[in-house]
Amino acid sequence: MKKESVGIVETKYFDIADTIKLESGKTLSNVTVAYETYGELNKEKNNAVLICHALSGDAHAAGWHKGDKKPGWWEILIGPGKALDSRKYFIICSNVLGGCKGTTGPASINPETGKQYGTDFPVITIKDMVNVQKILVDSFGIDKLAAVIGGSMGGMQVMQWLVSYPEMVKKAIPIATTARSSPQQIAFNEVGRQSIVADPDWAGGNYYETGKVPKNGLSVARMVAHITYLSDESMYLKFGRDLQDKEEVTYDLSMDFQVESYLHHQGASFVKRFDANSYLYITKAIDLFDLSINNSLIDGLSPVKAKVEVVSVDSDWLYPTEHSMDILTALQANDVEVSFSELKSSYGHDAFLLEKGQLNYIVSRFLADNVVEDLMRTDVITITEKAQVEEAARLMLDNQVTHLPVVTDDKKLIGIVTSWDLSKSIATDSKDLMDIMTKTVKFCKAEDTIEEISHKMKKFDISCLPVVDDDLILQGIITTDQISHLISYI
Ligand SMILES: CC(=O)SCCNC(=O)CCNC(=O)[C@H](O)C(C)(C)COP(=O)(O)OP(=O)(O)OC[C@H]1O[C@@H](n2cnc3c(N)ncnc32)[C@H](O)[C@@H]1OP(=O)(O)O
Ligand SMILES: N[C@@H](CCO)C(=O)O
Repeated sequence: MKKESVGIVETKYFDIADTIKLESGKTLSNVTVAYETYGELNKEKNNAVLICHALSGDAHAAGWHKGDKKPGWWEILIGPGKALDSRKYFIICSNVLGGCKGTTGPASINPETGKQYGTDFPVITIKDMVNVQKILVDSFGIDKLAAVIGGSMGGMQVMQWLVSYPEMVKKAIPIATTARSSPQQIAFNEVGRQSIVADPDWAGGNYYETGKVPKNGLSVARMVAHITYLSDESMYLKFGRDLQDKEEVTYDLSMDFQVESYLHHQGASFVKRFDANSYLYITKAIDLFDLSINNSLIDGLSPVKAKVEVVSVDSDWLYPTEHSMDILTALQANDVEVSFSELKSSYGHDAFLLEKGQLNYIVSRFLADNVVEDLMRTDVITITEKAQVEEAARLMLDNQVTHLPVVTDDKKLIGIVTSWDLSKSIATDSKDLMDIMTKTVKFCKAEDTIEEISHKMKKFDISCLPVVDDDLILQGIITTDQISHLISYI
């Protein structure tokens, strides 16, 4: 299938009427959220996917703004034929609270003073960012998101969604992230912040009035951070020890190596597109992020209800795989349906923005919903509760089945009898089916996903589930054999 773009898109703006209470106890009013959407929200409002961006991202995740040379930052994953298929999903991405790409942040006007906030902006947290996203999601009338996905700080928001609004998330994909920022991550952020505040042009955060911006400080902050987004191997592959614009080293303090030039370029481009104060506030939010309770991630993640796919990158040394493993094991301890994939990449942390093939494979496979209806058998051999054990045995033998749903005359499910129950009947010398059948029968619905019922079957150690409608009328039957057959084909 041809993979296409969502085409020309526009950023939209949503004004929040109510004052927002922040985690710190402070409040913010007149909050605006910049967001983009791709695809259509369906009638049931159950096809929405929320994308959460990383530190320097924005609402423009896919498609093209008129006149731009580059598409949105996750173009590789979003659009017709891609894992986040805009023909199937209604995709929402908003700029985070504290950002500088249209959502209220330190460069916005403080309604109390009529001037830009600067450092009067309150400290915000990942939880505050998610609370603002929730207001936006609510405004569409969406009760439950089909999925929430994001990398790095975007992954932190995904984790926060799982904890803050467990009933609102069906599936979640946190990528290259953590459930609590590590000392090393905090350390790199602090170097960046110190670089900004040490720049005289930062002017205590009130540079908006001076006409100057702390270019040097912000640029160095980005250079340091950018090193952490790459891997040693990717730097070797990109630059080796190659010289920049010279044949030989010149034995002076000027720039020699390509990697230096590259970092200068990354710093200089960043200054053109990002606000230094936003950088301070957002990195602070990242540092404060910790979902553990009394140092227990198991306790912290106990509210999680969604199905989760945790993704890491093997060459990411900023958010290494161990952090994803911590999330995985804590979710497993809480009996959450969770799986894990590791991207094989030399890119380092930024692989979540670049590894097109692996990401599309992992995300599309995880989001695919094979439902029971696609797989169930409808030619079910049943028996009524009035029958004798002997009749059940004969039916099983003749039809080579090991499970017989027990139904009333109008096909209402009232129990199940298995070949195991038949052996019991010999041991207990029972003749009536009623005496040996399981009356508290586990069942499923035609619209349940294969993932959901596989989990249920594993949990209760059963190999067959009758499929019923809302009135418990038998529709079909599904067995682990049918499921393993399906899996061998995908
Ligand atoms: C959710 C989010 O995270 S959104 C934010 C994502 N975007 C960013 O982080 C923007 C910063 N950029 C990046 O992080 C990376 O460029 C990525 C991850 C987006 C893309 O990575 P890659 O495709 O591998 O690009 P790469 O890292 O090689 O950078 C290419 C840039 O470096 C420049 N460059 C390469 N070599 C040199 C050099 N020797 N000297 C100067 N500049 C150089 C290229 O000209 C190019 O410039 P441009 O981006 O202005 O066109
Ligand atoms: N390149 C990403 C890395 C942070 O995760 C960004 O700038 O947002």
